[in-house]
Amino acid sequence: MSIQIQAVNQSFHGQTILDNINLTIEPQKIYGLLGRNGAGKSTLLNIISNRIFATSGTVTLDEDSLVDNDHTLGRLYLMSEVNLYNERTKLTKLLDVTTRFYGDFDRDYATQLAAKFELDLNARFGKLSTGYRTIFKLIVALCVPADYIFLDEPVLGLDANHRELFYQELIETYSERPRTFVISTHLIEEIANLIEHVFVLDQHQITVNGSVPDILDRSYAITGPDADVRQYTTGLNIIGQDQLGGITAHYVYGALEDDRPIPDTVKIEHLDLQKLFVNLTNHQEVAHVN
Ligand SMILES: Nc1ncnc2c1ncn2[C@@H]1O[C@H](COP(=O)(O)OP(=O)(O)OP(=O)(O)O)[C@@H](O)[C@H]1O
Repeated sequence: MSIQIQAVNQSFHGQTILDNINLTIEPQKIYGLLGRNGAGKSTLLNIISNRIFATSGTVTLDEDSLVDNDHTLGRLYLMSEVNLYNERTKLTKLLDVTTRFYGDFDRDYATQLAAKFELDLNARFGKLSTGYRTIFKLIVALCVPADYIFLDEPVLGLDANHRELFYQELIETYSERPRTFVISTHLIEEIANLIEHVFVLDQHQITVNGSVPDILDRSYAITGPDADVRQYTTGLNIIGQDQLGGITAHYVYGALEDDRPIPDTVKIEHLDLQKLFVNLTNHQEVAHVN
């Protein structure tokens, strides 16, 4: 029971975008898909959802192909920036069509959500502001009976109150009807407490694939006087650094050496997900000392 992405490659006009992507997406879990601008997140989600064909590789759901397979694709839903709706159609009509298409579309919940977000369902899609277009698409995504929901930039254009409301609703609907959500977003701090597992896509490959607590457990900020920090972190996997006056912070991803004495002047803390992501994907030159 899972989505398996195996050896997926994608290139456009001879340029590699995805290079040998292998992932398992399990049922009833909330994932974060993180990557810098242009990393290939939307491309990957589009491949999984059969909106585009991978150059090579396979994507299966419970061992059945997801390529042009209505049966398996019906269990998946991708909400993305792309507008699939006719601008002149009223939202109620769009919900009718969606309900006809997905037999078990939760129309009652859609009506409740519209009220909570103060979205007038009698409006025409084309008359909605950017934020309300997103809200309408989110409502559909939360009400479709799919087992795997992919949310590509789900809070695009939403104000802080509406983002907060969306995160709350996501947690509530997930606890009532557990299903998989894969959330691709740049607002890492906002989803850090929501996601259980994270994928980082960087330089065409998946560079991090693990449970959020495990990953944060392996991520450290080591701060103190420059010479002491350098001495302590020699040989560790330093992914980034900051310097202010004589104080240096080295960011380390991976195990520390237990038997290495920690100077009294040096403080060791865990990184949060955003700080870890920024450093992992920054590719700055780190001045190693030997
Ligand atoms: N249909 C296409 N034809 C040619 N190039 C494409 C196509 N779709 C995507 N690309 C290129 O692939 C790269 C990855 O784009 P993609 O939209 O997947 O990145 P992303 O991680 O979702 O970025 P962002 O966070 O900025 O939305 C970009 O360089 C983009 O220009």
